[in-house]
Amino acid sequence: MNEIPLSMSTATYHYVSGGPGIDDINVQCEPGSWTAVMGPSGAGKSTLLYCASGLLPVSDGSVYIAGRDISKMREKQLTQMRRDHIGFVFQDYNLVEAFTCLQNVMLTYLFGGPKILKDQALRALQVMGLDGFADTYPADMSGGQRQRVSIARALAAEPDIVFADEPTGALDTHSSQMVLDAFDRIIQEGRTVLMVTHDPNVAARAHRTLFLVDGRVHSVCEGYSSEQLASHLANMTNMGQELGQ
Ligand SMILES: Nc1ncnc2c1ncn2[C@@H]1O[C@H](COP(=O)(O)OP(=O)(O)OP(=O)(O)O)[C@@H](O)[C@H]1O
Repeated sequence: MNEIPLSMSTATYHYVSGGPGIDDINVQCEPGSWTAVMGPSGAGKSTLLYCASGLLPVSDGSVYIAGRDISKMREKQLTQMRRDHIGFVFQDYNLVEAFTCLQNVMLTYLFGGPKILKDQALRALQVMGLDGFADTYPADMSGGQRQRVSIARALAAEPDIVFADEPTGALDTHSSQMVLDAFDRIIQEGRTVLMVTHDPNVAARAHRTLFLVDGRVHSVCEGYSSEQLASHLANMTNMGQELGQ
């Protein structure tokens, strides 16, 4: 893929009910890049991910995925574009309780995702350390295992760009490493990751970290250690508290 996988220009979204959302976001993600998004609670991190992936329409500005302006797309085109280019890891997993793990990974096309072959799905489960869980239902799994199923589902079709909202939020250190190693392989293959995280240790594995405050990009940090990221985040959070958020 030669196009820039993701480009957001003056992208803005305000919730109808008054939530601040995001304001004037200008971000480009190159092929083979890994970007983390951090910031205080309510800073707009998930909203940024939703707008970047077309799950929410920007009210102003534009979002290009693989060189195409998704803010101008109709729902059918948008669904096609998501199937062809995007994997999304949701914060709350979004697993279908009536489906087994294998079905959850394979049947994404029922919900606008790509069609995934059984072998692909089994491989993705194996990469997430879930061999032997193909026929297990989400209800019989721990939070961390469910999260790994949702990651397997997002990675199975080898999308050009993976959006991940707190992908390691429910995971122990070992499982987190598994996920971060999988992201490492993705970027080595020239694909792209944009990930929201609260964990400076996780963000330190990315190439750069965008810090959001009050819906806007406050700073972009490259080459920061986890300690430096933690200290930067603490400053943002104090700033938010001083502003009364
Ligand atoms: N569906 C919604 N309707 C109205 N306001 C919303 C909605 N979703 C989020 N918001 C508001 O928009 C702002 C940004 O929310 P968002 O979830 O993007 O922040 P966040 O940085 O991901 O927060 P957290 O770290 O707590 O998950 C917050 O003030 C939130 O209350």
